[in-house]
Amino acid sequence: MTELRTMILDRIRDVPDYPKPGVLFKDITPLLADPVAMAAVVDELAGLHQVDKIVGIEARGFILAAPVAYRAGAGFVPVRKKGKLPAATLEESYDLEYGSAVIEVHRDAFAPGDRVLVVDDVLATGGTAKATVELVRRAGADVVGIAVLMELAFLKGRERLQGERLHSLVTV
Ligand SMILES: O=P(O)(O)OC[C@H]1O[C@H](OP(=O)(O)OP(=O)(O)O)[C@H](O)[C@@H]1O
Ligand SMILES: Nc1ncnc2[nH]cnc12
Repeated sequence: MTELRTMILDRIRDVPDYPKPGVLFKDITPLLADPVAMAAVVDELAGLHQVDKIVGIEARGFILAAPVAYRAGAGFVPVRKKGKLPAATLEESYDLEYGSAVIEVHRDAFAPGDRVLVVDDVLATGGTAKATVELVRRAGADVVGIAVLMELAFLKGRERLQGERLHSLVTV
């Protein structure tokens, strides 16, 4: 196991039955609280692709995506839950491991053909990531990859993202 992988796994806490019975929640707050581990994660994600924009998915995705954008010298674009963005938006509905939601992006968030990396903390069923990719493409950008800290392989999110370049720093 690589040093980065060990560092990440040692700092993710399993919380059973949150937010619903039967869900094993992967809590990243111990990782966020460790500056050395966070710097290693951000550096790794920032080095994956040369892009114009990093897209972060509300809310935990923001925590990773914003420093990745800074480190990569790219712009940051928020994909937010419905009703939070002030100007004209595009929206997508989706299901995730423990519910459903609607996400939005500003219609003018990208220049045509902007190269984009989508960043999030966890890939579970892939519903959130898939909806985000659709949204970003509808807004006129070119999604060159999806990067997550942790992939929950048993939920088969990767299968829903066939054809995309998916990077996960750890898979469990
Ligand atoms: O692969 P999926 O099954 O779609 O699940 C993954 C998504 O679920 C979590 O977000 P959540 O909607 O719980 O929002 P939060 O970041 O505000 O906690 C997580 O941060 C991912 O975005
Ligand atoms: N099991 C899980 N832990 C943390 N975040 C998640 N998002 C979707 N499923 C999750």
